[in-house]
Amino acid sequence: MYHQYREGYIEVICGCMFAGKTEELIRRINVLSYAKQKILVFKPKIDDRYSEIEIASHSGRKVPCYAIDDPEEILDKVTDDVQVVAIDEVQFFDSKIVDVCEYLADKGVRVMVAGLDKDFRGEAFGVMPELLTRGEFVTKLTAVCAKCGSPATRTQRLVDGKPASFDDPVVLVGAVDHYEPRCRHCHEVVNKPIKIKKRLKSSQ
Ligand SMILES: Nc1ncnc2c1ncn2[C@@H]1O[C@H](COP(=O)(O)OP(=O)(O)O)[C@@H](O)[C@H]1O
Ligand SMILES: Cc1cn([C@H]2C[C@H](O)[C@@H](COP(=O)(O)O)O2)c(=O)[nH]c1=O
Ligand SMILES: [Zn+2]
Repeated sequence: MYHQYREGYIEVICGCMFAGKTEELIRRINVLSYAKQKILVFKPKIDDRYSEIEIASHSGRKVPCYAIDDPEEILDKVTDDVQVVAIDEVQFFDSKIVDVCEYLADKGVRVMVAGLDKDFRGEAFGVMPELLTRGEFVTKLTAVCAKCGSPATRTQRLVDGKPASFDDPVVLVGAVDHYEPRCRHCHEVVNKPIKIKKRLKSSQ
């Protein structure tokens, strides 16, 4: 027999660029605002592409937010009446964001985060593996591959129209100026180390 429904959990929305992560976050925020839930929205200050004071999708949808540097600033803003915390571009925060999300979820807040699971090299992006492990609910979205039209799961970085190199810095804020979504087969990374070489038939 259950006695009480327990509030508080972490939802993670992930995928490549242009997959609709921000649109999905905004959709969830809007639905909850009809339910008169008290929601606070955050993003890292570094994301100043479309707006400094809103989370913004590539299609132009926007919601006001606090732009912060340090994840602990979230705790300063979340008062006892806040039921939902939404965080966009969560991949840019340092590891403190994991403790902040866990703390809030433990105390009954619904925490919704959206971020890139992979960087332009196809490697795990910063804190995302930790958040994906700890989150109760995970939504993985895809875009449309800009080359072949298949579901896109990766983000292609282009420098002067050419694929970026594995050794380039991971963080480069941008949109269509530097990036396009691609599928596994069309995704290109210059100098990407090959981790497993196919075994020769004779050695099997
Ligand atoms: N190749 C593409 N595949 C899917 N959506 C695209 C593509 N290029 C542009 N878009 C636009 O991007 C929107 C998703 O934007 P957004 O929610 O900001 O994505 P994300 O946060 O995952 O980068 C789509 O609704 C569409 O209008
Ligand atoms: C792949 C990749 C992306 N970025 C940056 C580029 C954008 O500013 C954001 C992702 O925004 P979106 O809402 O998911 O479209 O991240 C980066 O810095 N490094 C990368 O490898
Ligand atoms: Zn493709």
